[in-house]
Amino acid sequence: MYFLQKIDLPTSRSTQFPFSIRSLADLETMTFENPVTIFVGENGSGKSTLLKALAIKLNLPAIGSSDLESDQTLDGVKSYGEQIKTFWNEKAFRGFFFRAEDYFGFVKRLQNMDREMQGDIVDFEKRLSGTGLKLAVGSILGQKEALIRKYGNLTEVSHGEGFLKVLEGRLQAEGIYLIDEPEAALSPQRQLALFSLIKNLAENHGCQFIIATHSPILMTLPKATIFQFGDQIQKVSYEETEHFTILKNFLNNPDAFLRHL
Ligand SMILES: Nc1ncnc2c1ncn2[C@@H]1O[C@H](COP(=O)(O)OP(=O)(O)OP(=O)(O)O)[C@@H](O)[C@H]1O
Repeated sequence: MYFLQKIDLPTSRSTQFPFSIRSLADLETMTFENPVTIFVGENGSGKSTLLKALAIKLNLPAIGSSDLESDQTLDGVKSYGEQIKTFWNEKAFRGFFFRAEDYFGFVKRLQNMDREMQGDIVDFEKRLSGTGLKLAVGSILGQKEALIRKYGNLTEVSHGEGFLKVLEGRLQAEGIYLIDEPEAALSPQRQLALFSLIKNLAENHGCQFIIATHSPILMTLPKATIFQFGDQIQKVSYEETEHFTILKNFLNNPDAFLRHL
């Protein structure tokens, strides 16, 4: 099962952002034919802008230090996003929007939650005693334990280790997930681990993913629809993406490239 089938996008004669982006200026509609959709393209070609606009329209929770409503980095795309029209096969009730740069905000958010829970324990110890105290403290310790079980201790792992742990902890069946450049923190081996996680959730657990990426590994996700952002947005195979051809040709003969750089 996949949920979001099609979006109609706002059009305008304006040349102001986001209509200043060539790939979005004439984009009227986009159809999602597979559980996995990949956005690829040169830096600045509009991938993140469309993903952000969609996250606003779908009102997805953001994984990071702030929610979408209070995230000032989304201000420029808010009105564009709100005007998107969505067409659902079946409406998804679960999902999130996650950008590579949101990871540290999420760790901070967990640390704040932990501090608050610690504060609650101190408060309970002042005000309660006996069974009441035991129950209240037990409930807080249970919540702390659940977070540790889900994510481990994110202050004691590397960026890439923690990033994958957060995704493993948060991705659930039958959700729609918008993810921006997840490879930024990940080694090729962990990109393969993420590949396998996404493949399993898309094929067996009814999830839909829309992912902006520069990772040739993630572009090869089976049956993914790849939209290449350029002057227009074109549907391509992974072998046709610049990322794939440049990397392949470079690795086949680095010396030939180095002579021209
Ligand atoms: N709030 C904004 N106001 C004006 N221009 C913006 C704003 N946000 C992004 N842009 C511009 O829009 C263009 C597309 O940016 P976007 O972040 O969507 O690119 P991208 O394809 O995701 O690039 P990358 O691969 O580097 O992440 C860029 O030229 C950028 O400078």
